[in-house]
Amino acid sequence: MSLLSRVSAPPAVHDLAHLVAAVLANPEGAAPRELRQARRPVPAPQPLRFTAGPAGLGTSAARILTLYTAGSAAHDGGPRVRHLSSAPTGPGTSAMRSGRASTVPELYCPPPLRDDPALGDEVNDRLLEWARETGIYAGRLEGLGAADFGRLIMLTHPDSDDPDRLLAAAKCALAEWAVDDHYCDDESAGAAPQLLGARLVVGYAAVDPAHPPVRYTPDVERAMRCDPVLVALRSALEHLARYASWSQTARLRHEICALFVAFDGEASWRTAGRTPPVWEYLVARQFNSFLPCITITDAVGGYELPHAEYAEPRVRRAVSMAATASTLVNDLYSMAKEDDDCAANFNLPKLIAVQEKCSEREAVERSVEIHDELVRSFEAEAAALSLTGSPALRRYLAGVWAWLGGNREWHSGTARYNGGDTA
Ligand SMILES: CC(C)=CCC/C(C)=C(\C)COP(=O)(O)OP(=O)(O)O
Repeated sequence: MSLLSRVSAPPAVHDLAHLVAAVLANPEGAAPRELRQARRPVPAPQPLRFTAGPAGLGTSAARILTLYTAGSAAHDGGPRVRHLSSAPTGPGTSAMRSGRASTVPELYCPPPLRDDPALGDEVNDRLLEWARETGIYAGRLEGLGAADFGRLIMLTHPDSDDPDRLLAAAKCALAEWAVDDHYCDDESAGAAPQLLGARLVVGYAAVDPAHPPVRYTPDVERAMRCDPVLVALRSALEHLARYASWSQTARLRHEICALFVAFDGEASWRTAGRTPPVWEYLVARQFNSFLPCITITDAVGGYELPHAEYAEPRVRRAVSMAATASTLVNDLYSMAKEDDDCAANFNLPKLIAVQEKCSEREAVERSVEIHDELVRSFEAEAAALSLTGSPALRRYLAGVWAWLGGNREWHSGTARYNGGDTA
């Protein structure tokens, strides 16, 4: 029995969801029929909404995209072409309408592929216990539980229903979040911009162990054990190592390194009292993003995307765009929370409102357009790459797509951004 067929949650109904489900359920198999049929000549390709479509393979990718989203590809011997201008419909595609995130308009994003609350609860309970042991979020564990990061991981990794694998991913995500909260954003949790650079260097050594001369090893070890954030980072990577190859671990380390560089960049905006232009913010948000979570989707799913394919520039481009988009979802849903936080916070709508001199509402709508463009670009590139890549790449890209859907679903409901008193 496939993993997906054991999931009790109702199936997602986005046009692409059944393709993603097919890829995840049969990772070694040939490309789904719709994808193979997409190789046929296209009767009447429709223009995309983008002013600038994906480069290089862009045109054909755009055509493949229209086919890929067609849902019922086989009719009259040829695939049906459909405009992509309307937002997806079905469960999970409408904006959350309660709590503080109620102002987020509809986003172009798939629905979650699975929603298994019992599995999410199990991961969340075990995650909370681990947080208690490490000491992160001390005094805030109730709020941490309410934020329900276990649910985030259950929603974003539908190709694994193994609670321990999901827990490993959840620990990594929460440890990364703890760096952001305890070191960067939340002064009441210890964040101090002037200390950040030094803390991140040592923090990186918790991820990629330092090997000092022997006489200094005890000092390093002591430091690693007395800061809960370092304990959490180290412990999370250790747990993931049960499932990740060295190559997958190296990949994660790289993404965490880039995350920390971008954390530093944000701190420099704060300390210099500088507001970054939108383009610079978007560059930073590609790295200060959920990429470290997304990158391990194969390790969590129990397969491995070879490094050569992960590093291929078109794959990198596609995955990076997905990562930025997923993080813009965070910007949109966390606006109210960031207003409440102690440290100055940056997010796309606020920057657009100031720099493009428009209302906050208009800025939110422009941010949604940017998000949607990134998701559509990912969708187009992923469809094209799925035709030519290995089964592992196809599954990986489907995993990234699924990650986007789970991520939006979690953001729309978590107490962290919806009026709860949370970590
Ligand atoms: C899970 C992970 C990689 C976290 C590190 C980066 C991070 C916290 C985000 C991308 C979320 O953005 P932000 O810093 O705005 O976080 P909050 O909105 O304060 O939760």
